Amino acid sequence: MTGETANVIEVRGVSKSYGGVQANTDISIDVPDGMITGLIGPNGSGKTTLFNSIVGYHPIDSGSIRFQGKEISKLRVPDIARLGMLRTFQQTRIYSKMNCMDNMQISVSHRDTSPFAIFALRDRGEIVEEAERLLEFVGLYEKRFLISGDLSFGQQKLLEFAMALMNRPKVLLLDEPTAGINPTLINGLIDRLKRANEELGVTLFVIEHNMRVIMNLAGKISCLAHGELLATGTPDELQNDPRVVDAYLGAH
Ligand SMILES: Nc1ncnc2c1ncn2[C@@H]1O[C@H](COP(=O)(O)OP(=O)(O)OP(=O)(O)O)[C@@H](O)[C@H]1O
Repeated sequence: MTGETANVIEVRGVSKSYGGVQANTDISIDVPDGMITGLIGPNGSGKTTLFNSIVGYHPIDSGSIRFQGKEISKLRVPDIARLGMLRTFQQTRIYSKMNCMDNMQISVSHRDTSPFAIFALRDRGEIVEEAERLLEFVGLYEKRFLISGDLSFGQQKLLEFAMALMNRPKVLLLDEPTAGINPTLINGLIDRLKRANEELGVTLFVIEHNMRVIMNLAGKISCLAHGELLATGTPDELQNDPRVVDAYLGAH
C-alpha cells in the first residue's frame, strides 16, 4: 500500500430492493481511510438505504461490502459496531428526559461490554472523564447537566455526535448532520466534524443535502441518482459535472 491511501470501506456492486422498489442498483464506492467522504443525491436516490446496508441494518440482495478488508455484508448492526463502525440518524436519538452526561454515559455500549473487548474496558471514572472531554470538544460542557430535551435541535445534534464518539469509532456514518440546524451554527458543526477527523482520527462518510457544507467538508464525493451511482470525484469535479447538475435541477 505504499503511497496509496487504503480504503476503509469498499462497496462493490451492491443492490438492494424493498419489495418492488429498487433502492440501490449495482453501487460501488470506496471510502478512503482517515478522510471525509461525501454522499449526495436528490431525495429518494438511495443514500440512506446504502448507509443502512453498510452498517448491517438490513441484508443486501447482491454485492459485497468490506470493512478494513473484511467482508461484513452478512453481519448485523452490533457486530459491525463492535468492529468500529457506527452511524447517526437524520432525527436525533437521544434520551430527551436525561441530562447530557447521562446520555453520554449510557451510549458507551458494545465495546465495553463485549467479552471480546475485555482489554478495552473502561471504569466509571474514565467514562465520566471522557464524557466531559467530548462534551467540551463539541461545545456543550457548560450544559452537561441540562436535560437534553431542553437543548436546541442543533445542540442535540452535537450531543448525538459526541455520544457516537464515546464509542471511539474508527468510522462514523453521518446522515445529514446539518439538517434542521440554524445556518449560523452550521459552521461550528463543520469545524467539529473536521476536528474529529483530524484530531481524533475518525474517518467520516457523510450524507449531506447542503452543497456548501459538503463541498467545504469532503475531499471526495459520490453522487447517487435513482438508486445508481452517477459520479464520484472531488468537490470541484462534481460541482462542474453536468450529470450531477442535471440530477439536482431535475429533482428540485
Ligand atoms: N423501508 C422501506 N420500505 C420501502 N421502500 C423504501 C424503504 N426505505 C426506502 N424506501 C424507498 O427506497 C428509495 C430510496 O430511499 P432512501 O431513503 O434510501 O433515499 P435517500 O436518498 O436517503 O432519500 P432522502 O434524501 O429523502 O433521505 C425511495 O424510493 C424510498 O421510497
